[in-house]
Amino acid sequence: MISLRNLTKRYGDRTVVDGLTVEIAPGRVTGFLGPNGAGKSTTMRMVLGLDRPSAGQALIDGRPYAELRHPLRRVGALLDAKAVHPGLTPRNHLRAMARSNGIPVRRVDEVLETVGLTGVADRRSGKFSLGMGQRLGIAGALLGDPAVLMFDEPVNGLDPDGVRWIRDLMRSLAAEGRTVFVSSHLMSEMQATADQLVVIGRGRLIADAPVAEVIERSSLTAVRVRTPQPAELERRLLAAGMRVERPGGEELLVTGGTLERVGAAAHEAGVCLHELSPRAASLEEAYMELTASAVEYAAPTPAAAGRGEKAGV
Ligand SMILES: Nc1ncnc2c1ncn2[C@@H]1O[C@H](COP(=O)(O)OP(=O)(O)OP(=O)(O)O)[C@@H](O)[C@H]1O
Repeated sequence: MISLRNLTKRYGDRTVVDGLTVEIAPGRVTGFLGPNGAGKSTTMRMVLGLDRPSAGQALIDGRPYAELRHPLRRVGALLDAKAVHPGLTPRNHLRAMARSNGIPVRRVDEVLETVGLTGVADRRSGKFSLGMGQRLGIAGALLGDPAVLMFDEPVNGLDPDGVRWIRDLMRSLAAEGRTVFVSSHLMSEMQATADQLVVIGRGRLIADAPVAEVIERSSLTAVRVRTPQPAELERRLLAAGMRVERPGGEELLVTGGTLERVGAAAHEAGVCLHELSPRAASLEEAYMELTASAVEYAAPTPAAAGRGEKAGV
């Protein structure tokens, strides 16, 4: 469990993490999202004791990192995959980590196997590809068999095989009951991997909710209905407090109601339906909507125009 309590970081007069209070629970993958510069890395660094909070606390199982006796056995992290000395082989790098943290050296072979680096265990890591470097970083995070794992942009620059491998790994770590906290800018990937989302913008908490709820709450999530009596149904839906768009022909797009409510309204109105189906927003659409006002360096019109078109769908 990771607990952030009023966590705050200021650099000079800039507040880059602003009163974050969140519990990141075990047994699920929690995605950590936010526009560039939102404060994600700074937050993770404070959890790991690499940056000092200006106020508030970041706790691992109720304690600050600095108070953990064998930190690598409590929390594993991948923050910067290039943090390994290029002259070291994976085996030597991991052995040194194990020795300084009271971790049995046999774990080195186990984690090398888990991340698929056994075949290159004695090669110098300086020549490793980005994907191999990420795997080595993850091996280090897993070395102490910790209950809490944090990954900052783990799929950055990976090929589809690598992306899928990381997704499966996160899911299986969470299924083992561990706390998995992972930042990413790849929304489709987060939609496939995360159970819970913590979204921040300009250092502040914007959302802390299950992925399904974030999507459901989006105004772009709608119920699509087709009926030969669109005007009758529209009247009934509006009277029930739902919002209705009429793209044309038999079709209605309804927001502010569930499939069940729309079906019941059609039944009450005695209207025949040719289709009643969910139209879910993508996580990317829901995320863009959530963070629209928190984007620090927003691109001008094209993105905004894109959102406008989608809102009409
Ligand atoms: N040592 C520092 N001194 C001053 N400002 C800093 C320092 N470290 C980070 N910042 C600022 O804090 C803000 C948050 O940065 P951070 O790297 O935590 O954001 P992020 O959400 O991880 O962004 P990205 O998605 O681009 O990685 C940024 O505006 C950054 O410039």
